[in-house]
Amino acid sequence: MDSIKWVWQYAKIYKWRIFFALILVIITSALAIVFPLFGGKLVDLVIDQGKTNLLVPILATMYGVVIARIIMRYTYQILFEQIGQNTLYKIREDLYVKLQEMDFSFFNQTRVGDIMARMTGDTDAIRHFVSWVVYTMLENALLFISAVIMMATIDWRLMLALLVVTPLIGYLTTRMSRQARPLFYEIRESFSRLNSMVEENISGNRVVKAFTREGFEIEKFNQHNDDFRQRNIDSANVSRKFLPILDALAGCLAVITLALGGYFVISGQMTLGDLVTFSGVLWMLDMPMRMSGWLINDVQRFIASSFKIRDMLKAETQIPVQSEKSAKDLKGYVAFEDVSFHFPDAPEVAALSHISLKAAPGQTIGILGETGSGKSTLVNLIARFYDPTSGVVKIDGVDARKLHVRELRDHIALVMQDIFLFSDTIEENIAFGVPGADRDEVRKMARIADANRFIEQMPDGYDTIVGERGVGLSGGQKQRISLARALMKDPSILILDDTTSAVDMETETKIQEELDKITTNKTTFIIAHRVSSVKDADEIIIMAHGKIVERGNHESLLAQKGYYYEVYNKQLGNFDLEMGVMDNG
Ligand SMILES: Nc1ncnc2c1ncn2[C@@H]1O[C@H](COP(=O)(O)OP(=O)(O)OP(=O)(O)O)[C@@H](O)[C@H]1O
Repeated sequence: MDSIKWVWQYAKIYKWRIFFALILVIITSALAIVFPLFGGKLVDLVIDQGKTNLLVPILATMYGVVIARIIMRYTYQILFEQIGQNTLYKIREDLYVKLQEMDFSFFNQTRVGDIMARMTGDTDAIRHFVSWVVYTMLENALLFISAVIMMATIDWRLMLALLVVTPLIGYLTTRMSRQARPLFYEIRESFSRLNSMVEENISGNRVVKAFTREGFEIEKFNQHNDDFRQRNIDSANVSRKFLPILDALAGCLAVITLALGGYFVISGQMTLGDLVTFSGVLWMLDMPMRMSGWLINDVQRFIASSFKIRDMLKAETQIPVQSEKSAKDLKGYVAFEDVSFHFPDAPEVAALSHISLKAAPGQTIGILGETGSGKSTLVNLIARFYDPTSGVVKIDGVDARKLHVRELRDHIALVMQDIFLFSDTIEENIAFGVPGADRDEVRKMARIADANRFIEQMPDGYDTIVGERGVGLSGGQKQRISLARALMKDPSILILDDTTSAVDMETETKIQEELDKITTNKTTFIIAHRVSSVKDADEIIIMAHGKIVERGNHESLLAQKGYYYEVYNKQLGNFDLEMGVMDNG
């Protein structure tokens, strides 16, 4: 019932259309008895009693009713399809809007395949219910009732004889659908697994090729494909097992009608026309019984899908969009006050532990540390991709949790480690955060990110379409485009997470010089593995196991002779070596 109430929220704006369509269903179903009834009259009045003048009116009525039923059926089918499609459209839109609201934790814990299944298969089960199941249920119920009423008025004994068989048909169909029901769910799950596998294979096609694991992947696919086929065959076998019995029972209805009805006709208890009418309405008993099981399945599927969709629509983001304070004007002061953070799916480990840190506009904070030490997690807290488990992150002196998250993010540009480019032109990718951006501005930012040279060398320049996720570009090129995309926002807080790791040192120095010019009023965080990327920062922090283990500027850190000093010396050695090789070359 909850599911019906929920879907009604979407469908109720079409209530008059639904009402009209339902009236048409009632009339069309009721008119179904006209054909067999008039068929009977034709036999009795025209053929038996020779009233040939009635032949044309009877035939005309029968044919007229057939045409009227076709038109009305067509009309309500179209109406229900429209209502179903519009409902589907709105549900899909709500799901998509919800997806945009959800936070990193949700996406960390939810499989893409599962989200896609909800957006496609489950929403379609809702459409199917609204645009087909609803009227088919009503149609069948009315057909059955009209047939029973009509039979009862002609001969209740024959009707009762037939009604002895019909529950058996209903029982068998229900059993069949009950056996088939779990199989439907299994088919759906199997299909979802098959889809996820294909999706992963396509995304990871380079890894597959590099490791020459095509054979393994094909075998894995074949297993999923086999599983899907087998489950479909199992489902078809269930129907196949029951269909002969159901056909035999339908035949039984015909035999009872002819045998008992024939006897009544011969003994003068019934007219031949009435027998013809009886035969003509048999399908109205048989079909609803047969449909009942499948309709029950469809309703179950609708309920299951509606639960899944409602679950997602009800999912609470831990980072709500609306907050107490506006963050429209943000200067960019950042302060971490004794911040600790545990990922929801790994609550026993502290990804960040007692972090305290301050940064003001114009300052640059360099963050260094081994992989997995918590560098990315730390900057993710600034943009509120996660909120601290304890302690406070303050932006412009205000607890970030109180700030309107989208307004806050409008002032932050984050170049992530895992770069994502849309399959669109380079121009559109760079201007992504600033819709309708000026072309010159795009070029200026590309120049600062040292991306202009390679972009201009491309056949279509800024209009070059990059493949999905930026396929067709080198790692360093992607990094520079995503840096230009971040700079376009002219943010108060700029966060560069390993942004220049894939570019050569010369290019990096060039980018740094340009960045220095435009970050004078910005708070900049630079995560890096190279000392050269952070050595000019106002403060450099070294992270290990979620903690800040060293901090200071370049000189003071060297004087501490700790991790920074070691890394510096190692990298300096490499640098000297590189230079030596170049000199010799
Ligand atoms: N979604 C997550 N759920 C649970 N643990 C996570 C999640 N993301 C990261 N971690 C863990 O948190 C720790 C810090 O990760 P983080 O990405 O911040 O490291 P990092 O210092 O940026 O590493 P790198 O230099 O390799 O990018 C790691 O131990 C990592 O395994």
